Amino acid sequence: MEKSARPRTALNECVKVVVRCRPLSDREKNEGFEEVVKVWPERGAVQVYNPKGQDKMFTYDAAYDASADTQTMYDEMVRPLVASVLDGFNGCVFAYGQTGTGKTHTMEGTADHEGIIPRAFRHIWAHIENSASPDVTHLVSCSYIELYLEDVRDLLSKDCKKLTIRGQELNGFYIPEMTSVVCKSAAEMVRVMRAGNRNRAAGRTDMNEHSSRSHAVFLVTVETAHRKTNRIRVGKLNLVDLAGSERQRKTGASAERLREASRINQALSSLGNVISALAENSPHVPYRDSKLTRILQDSLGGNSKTIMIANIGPASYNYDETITTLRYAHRAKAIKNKPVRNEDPKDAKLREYQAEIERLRALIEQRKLHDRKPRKLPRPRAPAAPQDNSEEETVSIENENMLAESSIEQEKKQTEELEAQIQALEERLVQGGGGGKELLNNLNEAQLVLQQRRHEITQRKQREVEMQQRIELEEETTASVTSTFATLQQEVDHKTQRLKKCLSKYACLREEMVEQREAHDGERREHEALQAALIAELRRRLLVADSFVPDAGRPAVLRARYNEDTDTWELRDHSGVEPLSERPVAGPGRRRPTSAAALAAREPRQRAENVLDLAPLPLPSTTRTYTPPRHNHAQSVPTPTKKEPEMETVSVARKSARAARPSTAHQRLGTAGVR
Ligand SMILES: Nc1ncnc2c1ncn2[C@@H]1O[C@H](COP(=O)(O)OP(=O)(O)OP(=O)(O)O)[C@@H](O)[C@H]1O
Repeated sequence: MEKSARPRTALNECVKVVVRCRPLSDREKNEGFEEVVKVWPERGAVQVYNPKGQDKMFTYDAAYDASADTQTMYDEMVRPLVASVLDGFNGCVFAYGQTGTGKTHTMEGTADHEGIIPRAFRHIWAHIENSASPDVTHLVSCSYIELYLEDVRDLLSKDCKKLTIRGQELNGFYIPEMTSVVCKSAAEMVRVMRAGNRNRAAGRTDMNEHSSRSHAVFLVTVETAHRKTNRIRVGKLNLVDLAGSERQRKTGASAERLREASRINQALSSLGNVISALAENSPHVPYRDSKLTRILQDSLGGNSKTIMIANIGPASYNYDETITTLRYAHRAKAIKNKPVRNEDPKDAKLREYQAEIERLRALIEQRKLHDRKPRKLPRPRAPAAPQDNSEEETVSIENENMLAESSIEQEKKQTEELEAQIQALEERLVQGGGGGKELLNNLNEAQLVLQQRRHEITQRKQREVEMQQRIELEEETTASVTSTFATLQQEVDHKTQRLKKCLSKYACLREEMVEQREAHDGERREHEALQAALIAELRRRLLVADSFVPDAGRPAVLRARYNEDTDTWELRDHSGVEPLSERPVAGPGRRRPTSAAALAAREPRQRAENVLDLAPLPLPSTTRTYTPPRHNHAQSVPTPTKKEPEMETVSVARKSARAARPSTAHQRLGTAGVR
């Protein structure tokens, strides 16, 4: 994720929310679970049967039941978003939901059912092949990262190296060191995705045979340069498969799974807080709370067009989780983003490549010109040279010739290398309309027409859903205004009915409030249990530290400083001064400073001087230490051995020092009110 320039002007656009309900699994069927979810695709609504009370109804931009395939979903919702990315906007599709509800099935798909990610690849390459003008150049690159146990890992690097998120909340976060692979076809992108998937953390839980234990982000960057306008547009597409939220008691979690689950839930709860803050227009949005929310900052409330896919399962035993997911999704509908077309951003790779190609071409031209110039001939021979000298001269001329030949050879080789470099760079760039074959063009045209038709149908369907939702809303609010009554009894009946409706709505809301409170209490209990476990672990470590770390090591602990960028504790430099970012320079005519004081000095003048920071020498004492008068107990008390009083003094001194020493970290924690 490269740092991108901030948008100039932007129109608000709400996050689009889609719900997808998977079919009952074989296991759920065998165990006799009922279906409690009914999807109304034509109204974009989801109804959940409540075993304890009133059914619940939620409406979204679109809703898909078990019979809907990913193709329909892609054409109706995702296709317009990917088209915007190809036009230079940022886009994000993320799948959210309880574990085992079909997030990976929706995003990546399986061997038989292609998911959204490979479909997006094919869409991008169909567009590039169809872009008719050879004046258009494209560069497509992709990166793949995962967030596992709060570590951001590069899935495309050999050793899955850990990455650091940089930046500030105000200017956006970015990941500078992640691997970016330039691709030349959809098949190549699929290969890259599979290579990354092999490195992804997955495991088995009671809820899902192949559960993703990490949040994965596949990032596609499409750069498009138009030669005529000399403009470059950069669209970035984030395809996110989140790990599933899960109740720890349901997943049959081992210690390792429990640790993963608590981290997954922590990140998802931060995501929920960000969604709530954005939906309520809160002045502070807690993006900083987790790495997941930092990565998704632009997608939620920033410069991006975003689709949230909420995956749910239909089984009755997942009622609570389904309701929680639907509530989250409902809240996300209120998030407003500010998408802006990214035109000529500073970090466009295409511009860099074009400049490099130009530079290499100029270099080759220069070399060619240089080669055409007449070469310096070997020195003419001396007229009458004695026999023994002429042999020497022949050797030297031969040497010169050999040198000249080798330098020509070397230059030729360098020119060839430059040409190879140009070719390699040009191969990365894809020219529009490069197909050339009539058959392929006809096929592409037919595809284009088909896409156009699909798009029109989708838009019509969306309008219908919106109309239906609006009609239902208006029916409710205007019924009492428009109706006229023949008799008083009719009016009373009508108003009684309305009152009943209002009362049932009120009961529904109360029920919801109770449920929310219960869910909140449950979550709080889980957090408290986790907190208690962490505090117990902390106490154990503090006990070890208090018992085994010598006093001399304690000041080091005080020098520890938390680095927010790397999320680690680091030991501060001994001097207590920040280490210098550059090597110190010497003053004019002086040696480079090496003393500790010069290296740590803040003033440039002091840094240039090689001042030594010497502690003052101890002065000889001018007073005498008080010694108490000696009592002569020689007769009554047996004379103590010489060593005894000394030992006693030492042990008393030790005791008093121990009493004066600040309490142990363990005790400090106890007094800090941690129970
Ligand atoms: N729409 C669907 N149609 C048919 N099968 C589905 C559908 N959605 C999910 N499944 C099946 O349900 C199972 C679980 O799906 P998947 O692994 O995608 O869940 P997940 O939400 O990604 O889980 P986790 O969060 O644990 O990774 C898989 O066997 C998958 O094939």
